[in-house]
Amino acid sequence: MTLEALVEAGPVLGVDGVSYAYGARKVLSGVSFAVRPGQFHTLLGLNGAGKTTLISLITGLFHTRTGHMAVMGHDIARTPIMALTRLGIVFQARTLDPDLTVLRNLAYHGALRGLPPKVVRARALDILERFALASRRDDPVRTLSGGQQRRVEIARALIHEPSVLVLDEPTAGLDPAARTDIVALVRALVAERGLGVLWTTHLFDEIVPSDAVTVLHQGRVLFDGIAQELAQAGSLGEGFRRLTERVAP
Ligand SMILES: Nc1ncnc2c1ncn2[C@@H]1O[C@H](COP(=O)(O)OP(=O)(O)OP(=O)(O)O)[C@@H](O)[C@H]1O
Repeated sequence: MTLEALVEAGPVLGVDGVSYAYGARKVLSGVSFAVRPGQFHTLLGLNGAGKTTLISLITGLFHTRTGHMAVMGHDIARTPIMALTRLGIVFQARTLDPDLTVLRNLAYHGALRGLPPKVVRARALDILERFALASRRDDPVRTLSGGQQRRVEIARALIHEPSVLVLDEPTAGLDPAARTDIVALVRALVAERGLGVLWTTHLFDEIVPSDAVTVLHQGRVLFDGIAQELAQAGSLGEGFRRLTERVAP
């Protein structure tokens, strides 16, 4: 499918009126936004805004009866397999096996996704080359730097060629150079492959003026648009503060 055809087909990820509570504690209220193909879409919010909870709902770890979520038009609650096969996920916590080699981590994940070993190997070698990790493919993951391990996790999330990639604070704990590398790598995938990306962060410098931004604050969407509209004449940080300081804690 061409990028033009994908754009016409609608969002790669749609979130519509989603609410969630831990027991009596409501943490998401009527959250809606859409991630388009070929779009770097940021979910911007402070600690505790509800970003990880929302990702747990999108990836099927948690369930809610309020609202709908769909990947490429497939409802996550009603047709989870159709939806989740088109979704790639990089969780906030590290989930690689540190004792297995880079290639084996990818192969294991490809097998879990039901892909033939030959296909997985070819794709893995291709992605590792692109991610400047080809020379480390036979090394145990624990010998890699934090930034390299993050790149392996992103490579792993792409092995089944998803239409949308969801990353939960992927640069947390990385040094500035590794952060810049990871952001650039994912932006290149968006530009070249038409991948839709949902990138959660609380860091304004990871966002460029043309990015789509959904501001999540205390479980509610306060802004859903383009970053430069949120910044207006000032910085993105100022725009964010103007928006959130109106809300009672
Ligand atoms: N298992 C849980 N039980 C009860 N409350 C929870 C649970 N997990 C998260 N919360 C609460 O839900 C709210 C949203 O948390 P969540 O982790 O989704 O936010 P976040 O935006 O991802 O924050 P962070 O950037 O710190 O990860 C917070 O007030 C948090 O304390």
